[in-house]
Amino acid sequence: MNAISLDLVDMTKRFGALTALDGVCLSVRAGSVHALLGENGAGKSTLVKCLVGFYQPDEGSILVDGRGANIVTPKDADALGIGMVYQHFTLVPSMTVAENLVVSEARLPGLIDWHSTSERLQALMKTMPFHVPLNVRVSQLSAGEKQKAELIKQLYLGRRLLILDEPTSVLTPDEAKEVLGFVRQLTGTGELSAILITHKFEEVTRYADDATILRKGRAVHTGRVAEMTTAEMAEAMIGHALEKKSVKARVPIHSETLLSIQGLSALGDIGLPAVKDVSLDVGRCEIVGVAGVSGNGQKELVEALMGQRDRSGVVKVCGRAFRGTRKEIADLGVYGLPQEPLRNACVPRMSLQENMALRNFDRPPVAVGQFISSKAMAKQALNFVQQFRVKTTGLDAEMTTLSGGNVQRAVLARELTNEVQVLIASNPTFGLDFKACDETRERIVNARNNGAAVLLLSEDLDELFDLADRIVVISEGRLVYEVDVATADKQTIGRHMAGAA
Ligand SMILES: Nc1ncnc2c1ncn2[C@@H]1O[C@H](COP(=O)(O)OP(=O)(O)OP(=O)(O)O)[C@@H](O)[C@H]1O
Repeated sequence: MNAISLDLVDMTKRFGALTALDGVCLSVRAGSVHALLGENGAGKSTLVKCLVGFYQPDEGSILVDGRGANIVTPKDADALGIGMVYQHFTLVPSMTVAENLVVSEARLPGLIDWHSTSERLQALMKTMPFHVPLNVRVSQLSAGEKQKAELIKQLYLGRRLLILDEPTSVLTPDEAKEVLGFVRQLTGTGELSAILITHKFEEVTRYADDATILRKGRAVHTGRVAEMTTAEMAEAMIGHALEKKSVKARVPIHSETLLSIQGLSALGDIGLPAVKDVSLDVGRCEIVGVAGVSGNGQKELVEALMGQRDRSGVVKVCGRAFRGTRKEIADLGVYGLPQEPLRNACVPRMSLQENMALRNFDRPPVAVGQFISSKAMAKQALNFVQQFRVKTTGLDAEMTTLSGGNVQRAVLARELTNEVQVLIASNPTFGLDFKACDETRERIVNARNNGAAVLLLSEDLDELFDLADRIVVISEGRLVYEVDVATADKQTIGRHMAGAA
């Protein structure tokens, strides 16, 4: 068996006064998929970063196949056959898949024999259940292909235990099935062991053998997935019984158009058309969902709308031209929840409270004359932190030290607390735990009910069906289909998403 077993014994990791991992024990059986669950900030990333030599635990030990292992740097993890597939891509975009695979090797020969390397890679590809073109630049691959290439890279490197950190967040449901199904197949044949970090219970029940649930840095529950219900998992995550969800009634859609987009076009990063003649109106108290496979112009559409990308066409908010200047955003009440909020909505090296003031640092009460009132800024941040349950070591904590889900909450707090006329949300629940997902969805519906026009871009069709009043499909930069949610069906939308209708 190539797969290895792994035991973490009493692992503790502190960041200053915060104990991110508190005496965690975890056993991954050789040839199994072990799910790691926990609320945002529970310690999942910290745990796996200790495993791949990115962090050094303060206490505890790691056993590989029953023997003590000293993982001090990522190279040590590499030598033991431990690798990781991240939520976001790590391949070099300007190189081909084949080049990426070859340069990922720890030891490269002085001269690469491309003929024999290419044969070796072709042979490896034949063992894969899916196809990824080896000689195409990574930048030209779809999100699904990129994630498959990441997985192939790890297998090429001969991994014996693979950590998958929310690997399906950017994949369509079918791609997610392909990727996780393949991992399951490899563990089943004893080729690989896997640790799967996910917020999706369905992935746990479908693909994992065992699960460990972390809460506030402690392993509070562990066992066979077959012997747990999803309600038990959820309750272990939050530490108390689940409350019954009540579905908010929707106020009727208003005939007044708040967001009007006419003939919007924009180029992508490599200078080719990415948004093509998009026209769409969103009314007051309406959520229009934009469905699409990632990489079909969604990112460029949002950037063009918010004035962050050159564009042609006309965008109006409340009947007034909107180019995305700071003044227009404030005057017209346009807010955004972008994807990858740490990168796209924050200044990572600034503190949490400063990031929370990015919208209003130049207006009272945060601004007092020419100056920023640190007291008012702290008061605002404290209010946001309490209301949106942002977990942080303090208001002064650098944004980069917050867990992914808590960055998301912080941005939500900043963007959704003011009077919103137009909300542009891009995969707003990406990376959030189930409770935070529910809260975020409720806040979006509340913004709608309070009079906002919401443009919701999501790769999660279930989310669109739950929230949207109307769905449009974007494919290759064009809106190719539109349907009222009441009469929509997922197969038809899926066909349009795939460009096959
Ligand atoms: N480098 C760091 N410095 C200070 N605190 C940190 C650092 N990295 C993580 N933390 C803190 O440790 C705690 C655990 O964070 P971690 O990223 O492990 O959570 P997580 O379970 O992966 O969350 P998510 O689901 O949101 O990704 C959080 O409170 C986080 O703010």
